[in-house]
Amino acid sequence: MTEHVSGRDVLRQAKELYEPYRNDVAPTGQRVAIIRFQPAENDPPDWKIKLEASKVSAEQKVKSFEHLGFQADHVVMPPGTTRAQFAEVLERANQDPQTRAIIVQFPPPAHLQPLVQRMDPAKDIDALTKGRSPYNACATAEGICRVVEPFAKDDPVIAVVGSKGFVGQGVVTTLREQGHRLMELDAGDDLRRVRDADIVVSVTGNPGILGPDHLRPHHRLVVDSGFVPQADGSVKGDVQREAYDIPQHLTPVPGGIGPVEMATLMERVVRREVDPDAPSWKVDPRPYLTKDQLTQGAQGAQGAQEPSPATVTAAQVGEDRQALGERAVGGGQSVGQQATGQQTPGQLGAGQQAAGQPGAGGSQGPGQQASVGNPIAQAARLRTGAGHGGVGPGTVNPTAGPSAPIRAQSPVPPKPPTPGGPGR
Ligand SMILES: Nc1nc(=O)c2c([nH]1)NC[C@@H]1CN(c3ccc(C(=O)N[C@@H](CCC(=O)O)C(=O)O)cc3)C=[N+]21
Repeated sequence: MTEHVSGRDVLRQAKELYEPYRNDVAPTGQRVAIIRFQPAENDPPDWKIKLEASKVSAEQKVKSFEHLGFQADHVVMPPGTTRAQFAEVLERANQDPQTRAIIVQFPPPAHLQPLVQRMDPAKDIDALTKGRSPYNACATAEGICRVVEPFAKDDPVIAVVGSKGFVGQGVVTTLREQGHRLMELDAGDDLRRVRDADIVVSVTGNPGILGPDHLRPHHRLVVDSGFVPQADGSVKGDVQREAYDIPQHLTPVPGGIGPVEMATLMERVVRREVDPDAPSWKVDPRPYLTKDQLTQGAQGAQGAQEPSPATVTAAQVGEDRQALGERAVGGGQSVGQQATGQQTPGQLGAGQQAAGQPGAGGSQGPGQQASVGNPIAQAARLRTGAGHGGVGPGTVNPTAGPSAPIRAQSPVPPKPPTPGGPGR
């Protein structure tokens, strides 16, 4: 079973952790400014969609800061806002001593974008002023890296899809600082390369750019940071629904990284304004299997396992997954291409030849799975079978340290602790 890493649980945890600070904050009248832009009636649909995401997220931020006792100034700039008008709003927020933090929701209209750099860097809690904010990365990037961290104790390869984007850069910088091995992918790259990674972080905002062609059961964690509102009121992430059951863990959209970002912003503001030692929210991962362990499992080492009802269920899930893995879809989209199903043949050559073959790094193609029984079911059994007395999926535990990665045959050698902790 794919475990969903619940961002909602993270946010709930953060709200509990920081609730006590509200009594200190509220009487001070401190404020946070959240500035966003409204589209014009006749703006292109994709621009409107981006500003809709920006609106949803601004509203979440308002709620989060108000929960902490701050007054949230939600400033909505109408279509046709001039440079002078935007500059004035920023300047007022910069000058007001009660306004402790400022967030400009992205994307601003192109002609206003340079002005964002006029924000007082000391109030820049989302790292929008390049290199001058007190933070090295935006709150989304920090949140992502802190979700990744407990899954990355054994030096896994982490693919970052959309590595050159605003959030992607923050993720790359942070994970590199922590000494992780990275695979950076962006527009024009063959995204099937993610099959050779252990963890996949996708931050493109291209709905459905990753599908059954890219994701594999050995992926212990897939982080989906896409958030694209649809006309029917639903939301799409970077990962196709058809691939949701393939990896071992996944952050869903909605309910994943969005709420994690809110938890991160709350923590930043509380630490800055109230208590530098305020506790951190944490994710406590369920067990997972490494690529090697999956391969070993596939070679029949599980014969001794007692069948149990749970095993049967796991095997059935595994078979579903296998079927998904075998679906012949014309994937292999590169970042930057819209997920319309169109492809540029030149960008796909190598990837398409490799399709269905085990990757050089040991990733399993469907053919290999079929030839050795059902390793995915084995994997599911290993991860979820008897002996795992932990709490339910996606549970977060503020006090638990990093949990032992697995309880399979060969323990994962622990990675030396990285200094400084995640994301800061
Ligand atoms: N300077 C800046 N920083 C951002 O972080 C930023 C931005 N600009 N511009 C827009 C995008 C989009 N974004 C979201 C954050 C949270 C949710 C979120 O909380 N979503 C909930 C759903 C909330 C609902 O549906 O009401 C969820 O995923 O479960 C969504 C989208 C941040 N962005």
